[in-house]
Amino acid sequence: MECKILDGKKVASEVRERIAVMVKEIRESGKVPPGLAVVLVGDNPASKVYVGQKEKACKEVGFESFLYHLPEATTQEELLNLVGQLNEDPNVHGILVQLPLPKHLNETEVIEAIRPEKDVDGFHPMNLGKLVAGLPCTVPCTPKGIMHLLEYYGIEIEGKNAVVVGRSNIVGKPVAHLLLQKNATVTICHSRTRNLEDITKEADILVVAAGRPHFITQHMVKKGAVVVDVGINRLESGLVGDVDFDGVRLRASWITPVPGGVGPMTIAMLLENTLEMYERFS
Ligand SMILES: Nc1nc2c(c(=O)[nH]1)N[C@@H](CN(C=O)c1ccc(C(=O)N[C@@H](CCC(=O)O)C(=O)O)cc1)CN2
Repeated sequence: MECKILDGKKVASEVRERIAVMVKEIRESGKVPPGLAVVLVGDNPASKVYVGQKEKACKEVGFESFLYHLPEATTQEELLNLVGQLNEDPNVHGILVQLPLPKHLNETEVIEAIRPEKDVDGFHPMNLGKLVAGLPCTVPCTPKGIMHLLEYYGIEIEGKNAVVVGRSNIVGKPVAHLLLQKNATVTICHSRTRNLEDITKEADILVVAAGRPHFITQHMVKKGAVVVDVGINRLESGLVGDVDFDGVRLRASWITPVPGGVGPMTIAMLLENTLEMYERFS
């Protein structure tokens, strides 16, 4: 059986085109366009790449984008003051603080300071709580992008064994709940999981967000599985995922590439969330 590609680049570009059309209509009607504020603290090279991608994507679809690049030595108080200002700014419909923050800053406190109606990442406990409860909320971009990709390619979820490797608040936990809402039987694995391979081999849908290059190899995957690789690891040889793509594609029925899989969907869902918040709350 030939393994097919879940092409995030293609699907993301379709989402972006659709959003651009909607923003054009908003602008033509004379209304204030959707605005996204992105806060970057310090000079983490990967974060700079992602923030650059976000700015470019905003421009392409016609959003206003407000970039705040603060020095590494920014204090908690300074950062909270900025978030407070953005909360009050009527031209800002979504606020995003790029993660990870430098070690001296308290990430949880910063996320909690963002008004839930502007929490475009869906990381505020109010939004995460609503997600778990199955209530309308802002869904974190990467998990939302994964679900969008599965739906786009007609992957059946109901009744399937879904295994999520990784338990972060950004990806692992939310995607597990979204899969559960679609009636999958969900297992979350993490760094203390024993006999990981025995569990991953039972997965019809395997989502990997482990943060370890080529962590999932061919013998850990069930024949015919759908494999979603959330990892982005920068090695000297280039960008690789958490899944050994060349080996795993010999067993899987569908697989996301890295780059060009989940990453572009994250940016597309950020645009979608910004537009949704603009429509719901402005
Ligand atoms: N506030 C947030 N911080 C972080 C998030 C997030 O959703 N919100 N997620 C990740 C990083 N991230 C977005 O910020 C992100 C990661 C990867 C990509 C992407 O398009 N990757 C490309 C490769 C790009 C490259 O590195 O050269 C791909 O996979 O094709 C976009 C966004 C952590 N922080």
